[in-house]
Amino acid sequence: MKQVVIATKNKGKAKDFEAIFGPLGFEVVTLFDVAPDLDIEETGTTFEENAILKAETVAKLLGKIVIADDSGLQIDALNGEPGVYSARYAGDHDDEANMQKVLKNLEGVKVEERTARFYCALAIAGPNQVTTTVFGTCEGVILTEKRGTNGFGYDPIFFVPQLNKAMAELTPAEKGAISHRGNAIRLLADQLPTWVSEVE
Ligand SMILES: O=c1[nH]c(=O)c2ncn([C@@H]3O[C@H](COP(=O)(O)OP(=O)(O)OP(=O)(O)O)[C@@H](O)[C@H]3O)c2[nH]1
Ligand SMILES: [Mg+2]
Repeated sequence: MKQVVIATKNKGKAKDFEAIFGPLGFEVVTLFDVAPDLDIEETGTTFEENAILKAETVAKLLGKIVIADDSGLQIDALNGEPGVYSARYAGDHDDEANMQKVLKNLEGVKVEERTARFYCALAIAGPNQVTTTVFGTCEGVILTEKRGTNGFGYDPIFFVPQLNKAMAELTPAEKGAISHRGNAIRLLADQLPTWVSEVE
């Protein structure tokens, strides 16, 4: 099976990638498999910058084609926060603290003003390739309390109107069909066979 390296240490993201790349015939490999001690400081100010930084760092290190994902939640009533700082909004990768901070900051905000979107930038980089980026979004509404136990991050407080469910109430396949990450991966997947064959 062809492998695709994802420069991530987020197990929730890795599952999202597996749900989409698996059926396309690719095995997903993460930093836990190829560079467990590597910590990349995300110094970019945009999702795109951070995705490129992560993909190019790992592509250079491994001499392989690598995909990186930088993503987050943009809440309109909070001027786009937590944005690129989504993973470390209240505590570093503390999903519960991050959600509680969002809920607190939105206290008293009416449902029609709780609009938000997930944004995902994917970068694909290789030792001899020009790095390419693609983007995906998913529109939703921030709930007043958590619903569902699937997914990761802010999924329990992100309501998806088109499915009338919270993101955390969706199966991995259902999430992949409508999510920011799924939408971006599908754009990338169109190009992936060419990229993969270049290194084989
Ligand atoms: O509910 C969610 N469902 C999603 O589908 C989703 N996608 C992103 N996020 C949030 O945005 C951060 C990304 O930050 P991020 O791109 O730096 O990733 P990360 O630090 O978690 O892992 P890595 O890939 O950098 O190793 C994550 O931690 C989450 O808080 C999501 N939340
Ligand atoms: Mg990160």
